[in-house]
Amino acid sequence: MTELKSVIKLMFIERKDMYISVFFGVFAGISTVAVFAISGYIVSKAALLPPLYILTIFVALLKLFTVIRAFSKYAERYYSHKATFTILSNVRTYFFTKLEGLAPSLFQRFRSGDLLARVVGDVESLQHFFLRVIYPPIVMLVVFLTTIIFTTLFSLPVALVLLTGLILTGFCIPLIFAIKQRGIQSNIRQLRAQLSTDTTEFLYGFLDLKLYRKVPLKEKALRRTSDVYIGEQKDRGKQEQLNFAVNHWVSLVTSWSVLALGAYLVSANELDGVFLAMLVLVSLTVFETATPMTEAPSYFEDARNASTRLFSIIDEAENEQERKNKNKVVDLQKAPEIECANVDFYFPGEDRPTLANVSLRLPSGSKTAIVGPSGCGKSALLHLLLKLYSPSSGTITVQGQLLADLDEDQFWENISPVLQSNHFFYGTVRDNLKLAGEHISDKEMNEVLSWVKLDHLSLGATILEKGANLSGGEQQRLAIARAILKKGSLLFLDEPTSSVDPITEQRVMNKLFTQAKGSTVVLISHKLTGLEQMDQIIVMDKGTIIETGTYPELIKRKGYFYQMKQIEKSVFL
Ligand SMILES: Nc1ncnc2c1ncn2[C@@H]1O[C@H](COP(=O)(O)OP(=O)(O)OP(=O)(O)O)[C@@H](O)[C@H]1O
Repeated sequence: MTELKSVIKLMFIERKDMYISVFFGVFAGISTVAVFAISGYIVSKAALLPPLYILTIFVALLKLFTVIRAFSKYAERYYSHKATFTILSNVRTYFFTKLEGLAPSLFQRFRSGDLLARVVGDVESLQHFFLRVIYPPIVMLVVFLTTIIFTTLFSLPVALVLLTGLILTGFCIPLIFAIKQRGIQSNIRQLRAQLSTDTTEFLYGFLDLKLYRKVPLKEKALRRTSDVYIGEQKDRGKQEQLNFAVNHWVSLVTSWSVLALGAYLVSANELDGVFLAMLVLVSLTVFETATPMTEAPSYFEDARNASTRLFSIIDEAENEQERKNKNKVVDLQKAPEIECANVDFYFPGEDRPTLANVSLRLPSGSKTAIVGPSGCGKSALLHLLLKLYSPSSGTITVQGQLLADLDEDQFWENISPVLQSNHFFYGTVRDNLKLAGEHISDKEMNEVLSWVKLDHLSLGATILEKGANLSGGEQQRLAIARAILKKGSLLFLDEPTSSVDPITEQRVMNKLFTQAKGSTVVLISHKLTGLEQMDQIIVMDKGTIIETGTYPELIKRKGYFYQMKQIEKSVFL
């Protein structure tokens, strides 16, 4: 139950509807029993030809309870569903807020299909927790106890038979099935997550699988997982049906026992015969409230597993959030100065340092290039400067303030990023550019599109998911356009034109630098041409900085940068 503590807490945030639905549920249950009790009594009493007014009173009572029953059932359905949707919305909001705190290291820890299964499937499973797990036993208990107390007024032995039926159908049988259900439920959740993960990967990598002719192999594996999943679902269905059948059988045996016992008590003159039909009908009706208990074990297990999976992410998010919940602000209207001092960095779960003892200074309004062989840690350093990761040791300061203490939203508000891979959403060119700011006019957007040589794209043109209908170079230029429109005082560029032809690249970069005049710019580049205009060049190798200086200084030094430049020249000559 500890796994469900957090769900219960969320459930009780808005409890009014829950209480009202339980109230009406109890009322509906009791009035159903009353309707059948009165009917049974009228049938028997009528046979004894009583005065008409007695029958009239009971018929009126019967009608009254029928109306109360109909109204209570409606109110119970209305409020229980309202409560369910409120709980669902609270769980969803809570989960998403926590999840946000885990970005960007989320995909380091979870595969996207698994995340999707948690975000959609697990969250939705929790909506049943109140309606199918908490609500039925409460209503059943109150209705049964009221009925049993009412029955004791006529016969204690009959009341005891009903109590035995309650214990069996309400507790013992569901408990036995809950224990049996445990293994199955946990497998179903895991298999569903695996199926979601495999399907997502299959779709993402479809083209490569097709080209490498591995589609049938993957399909086979997917079908295997799917078959096992379907098999487990069938087992679950069988268990539920068996539970239902056993429960129903026990309730019928109880009613027959009431009839047999009642008949014996009547013949022994210990019970007035006029009440026998009433007691039998009461026993038949009261078990209706125990019927939802047949589903409760599987819903309980489902909610328990979903909660464990969801809150295991959230526990991590809570630690992360603590780290991120800093609210210092610095004035970033003017391009800031950034300094790194003795920064080490390990990716989560990695023993190998990605950055070691990195110290650098990016003066306000300066233009810095970071170069070095592939895998030397350039992007990792940029991610630290972007506050997407935190240094494992050492400090990064912005205008003298620790980056770790800065309010993320305010910091990111002032950054124009072009990363190695940029996401484009399904929509229009305009929609994707408006990510930089809702207020940006069409005129401004068209102007920037022409700067990055994308004048052939109209603002209303459709962009497919992940920019699938744009070439690699077009995607990069659209990302640059978005960054220019954002007008951040910090410009972080990670190989922004690696897929663009040299002539267009030169034009785009010139425009970009003209626009970024006054901003603090960091440019990661594999190409060493055009770096003459940078204020400083940082050369990295194996996670450390090995050279720093201006272009002429580094050439004069004849060190690593100079050698790279010679190699580049010989390759392109
Ligand atoms: N998410 C990650 N988890 C663990 N290690 C990672 C992760 N991302 C990158 N690395 C490793 O960190 C090192 C530095 O990677 P980084 O992307 O910073 O290199 P880079 O210099 O930008 O390379 P490139 O020029 O090829 O983009 C690499 O050895 C890489 O394998």
